[in-house]
Amino acid sequence: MEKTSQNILKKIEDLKKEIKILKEDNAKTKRNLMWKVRKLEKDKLLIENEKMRLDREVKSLRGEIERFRSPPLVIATVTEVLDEGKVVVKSSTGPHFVIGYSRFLDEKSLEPGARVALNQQTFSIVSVLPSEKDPLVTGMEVEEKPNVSYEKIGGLEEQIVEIKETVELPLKKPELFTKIGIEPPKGVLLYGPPGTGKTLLAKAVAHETNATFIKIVASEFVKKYIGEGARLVRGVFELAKEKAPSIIFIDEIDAIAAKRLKSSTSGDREVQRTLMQLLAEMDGFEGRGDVGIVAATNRPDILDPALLRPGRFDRFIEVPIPNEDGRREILKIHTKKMTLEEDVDIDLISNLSDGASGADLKAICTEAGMFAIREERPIVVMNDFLDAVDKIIGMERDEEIRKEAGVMYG
Ligand SMILES: Nc1ncnc2c1ncn2[C@@H]1O[C@H](COP(=O)(O)OP(=O)(O)OP(=O)(O)O)[C@@H](O)[C@H]1O
Repeated sequence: MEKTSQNILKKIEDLKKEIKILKEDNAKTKRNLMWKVRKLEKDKLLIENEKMRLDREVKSLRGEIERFRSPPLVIATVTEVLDEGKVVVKSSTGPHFVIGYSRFLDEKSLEPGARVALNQQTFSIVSVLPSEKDPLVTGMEVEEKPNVSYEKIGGLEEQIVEIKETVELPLKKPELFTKIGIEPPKGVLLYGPPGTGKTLLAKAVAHETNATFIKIVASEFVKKYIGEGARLVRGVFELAKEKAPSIIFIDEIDAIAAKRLKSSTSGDREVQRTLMQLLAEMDGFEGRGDVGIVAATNRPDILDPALLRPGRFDRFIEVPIPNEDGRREILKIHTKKMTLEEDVDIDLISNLSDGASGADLKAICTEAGMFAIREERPIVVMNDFLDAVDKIIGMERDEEIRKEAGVMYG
């Protein structure tokens, strides 16, 4: 009898153990399933986002096809505005017409002198065109006192000291140079890989000196305005004097200032003329006073030595890829306004993002924020940053591989 009850008790014990194991297994499976569900939900969100992006692309491509299908329009100039929705225009092909215009057009913009586009068949006005500005205006970025202070630049303390001395001081205290009797540096060349803060440095000087920031991208300059380069360079310097104090920032200067090659095509000659004009402007320029010239390149090795002679770009400041401390500073700047979970470890992120430029680090912060938004979280967690580092650094790596492949096969 006693034995039977002992047996029963043992069985109960065994059953209890089995139930415990099953419960644990169950909890584990539940956790795994929950994790899988979360992952699937995340994938679903990503796919939905991708679908939205593709829908947008399809829409814009459809618009593009429509544009290609529509017949060309005739350009005309309004010469007189009549009553009842009619205007007199002189078409670019010669004759004058009295025509109507769509009621969707802004009547105020239809004043004498306005440039309009006419439908070729009905001759009605389809749209009012922007006024025919000097291409000079469209080729430049002009910003009165840009909103970038030195505090928004991370890891470039030495470069800031140098640029203060070489560009800021002559603008702020030209009398110092006159008193001592020396010429202040005329042009400063910032060199280093893309996205390391060269533009930021030039903008910060403009901010600090209340100057107008005039940026031109030399490569676009020669691409867009063939035959116009020299005239545009003159225009840039004129504008800079007009708007003084000002900083002229010439990005990608290597596009117009690469070492001269023997063979010369008409394109090369055009680039040459642009460079000659730039040199002439710099030579005839009173360095003292109110216009600072800063140029940037990531190919200092191919620059024409004529550009680097004293009195031209004779100060060089290297703007390198940030080291770990620099990366930490830059990350601090770009996460300053973000809502971060306590677990976000800036030291670890800077440690993991070896080789990243300032622009990459900014992209990592933005991407981390996007991960949080996609998951509808109001706060950014460490995992978001880890995913962002993977994505951005991964993209960089792919880009490098693509470039290498390009070099090998192209
Ligand atoms: N040192 C830095 N500190 C803070 N932000 C930086 C830094 N470097 C780059 N960034 C971020 O990256 C963006 C791009 O940098 P910037 O345009 O100054 O690079 P760049 O060196 O002029 O590049 P490029 O050679 O491609 O013109 C900046 O707007 C800024 O947000």
